[in-house]
Amino acid sequence: MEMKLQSILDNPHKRPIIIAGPCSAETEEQVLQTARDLAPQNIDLFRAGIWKPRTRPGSFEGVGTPGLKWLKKVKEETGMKVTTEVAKAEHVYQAIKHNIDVLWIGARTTVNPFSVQEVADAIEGVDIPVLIKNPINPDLGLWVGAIERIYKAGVTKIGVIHRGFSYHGDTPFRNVPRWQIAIELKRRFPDLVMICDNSHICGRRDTLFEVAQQAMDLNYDGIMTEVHPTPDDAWSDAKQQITPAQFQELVNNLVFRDATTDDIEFLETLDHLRKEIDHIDNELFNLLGHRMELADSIGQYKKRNNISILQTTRWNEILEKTIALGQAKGLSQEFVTTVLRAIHQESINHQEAVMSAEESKIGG
Ligand SMILES: C=C(O[C@@H]1C=C(C(=O)O)C=C[C@H]1O)C(=O)O
Repeated sequence: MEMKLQSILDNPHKRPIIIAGPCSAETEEQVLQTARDLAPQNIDLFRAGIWKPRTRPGSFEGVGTPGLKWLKKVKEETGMKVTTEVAKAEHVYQAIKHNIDVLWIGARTTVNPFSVQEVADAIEGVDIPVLIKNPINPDLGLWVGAIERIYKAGVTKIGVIHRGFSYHGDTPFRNVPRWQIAIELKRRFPDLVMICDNSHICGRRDTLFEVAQQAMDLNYDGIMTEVHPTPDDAWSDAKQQITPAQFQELVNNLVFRDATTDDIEFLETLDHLRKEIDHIDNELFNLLGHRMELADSIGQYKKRNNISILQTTRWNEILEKTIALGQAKGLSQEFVTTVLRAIHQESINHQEAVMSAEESKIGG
């Protein structure tokens, strides 16, 4: 679907876009205190969750509609624009009624097309900017689908928030970033404003800067970070929230990079290095093609001798020696195994094709 998108801010050239505020609005005092501390930091949008989707019942589920009045006060007192999460039609009506400037759709809503459609229908006819978080599962289609549903409701000021993806297993992240999914979205929709929610990716304070910097290095348009006057006392997501002073330090230390430049010397050097990369890619794939020809021959030979394709001893041997080789070349074990697994699978597919081709010949 072709989309003509506009900037979510009045100043389309403003980068980075800084969104900060508490995970949840808890009390009027807490909201106003955070806002007063953040206002001098020139942030673009003040965030606070009013309705909180929680994993299990019994946790704090947000103060609800009364909290919208506090956000209105934030606007009146500080002049900052405000944003909150909406998940249902009623949330949209209330948020618009209370002059919320920007809406965001949360990860647990993006996964459900029924909910996204309900929100889209409620927004229809109102030109309010909408930020769409990635779905909790790594499904780019759902993310794109949510963007399209909101766009079809007539909203042109759309941005996305990358907050990472659920993962069952050991990881230093609360939600693993899987940067490639966001990069693919950006490739398909280059005009889409992309914000990194480092708080939900990290789930802890000590890595917030690192992830925010990585997003800047990947040319994201901005960050969304949870800020609380006394993070340890927060009613939700206490572990990942930081104080306004810590947030200021984080932003001050971030290095913002330009998407590109017209500096001739830079472009020439880049072009030269890229030619070398092109050459290497060429060689790599020529070699891989040749490797698959050998796999085809092995497949034929195995077929004639009725030997199975998978040979775990050999596969293990390749893994071990290549991981060691990779290590010596500064390549991470994760990278080497990912590449090797893909090569191994392609080799198996080639041998499968060889074997089934021979089989059909016999059958015919
Ligand atoms: C090519 C073979 O078949 C499979 C593919 C391998 C590979 O591509 O390196 C290794 C072991 C087998 O699981 C083989 O047995 O050598």
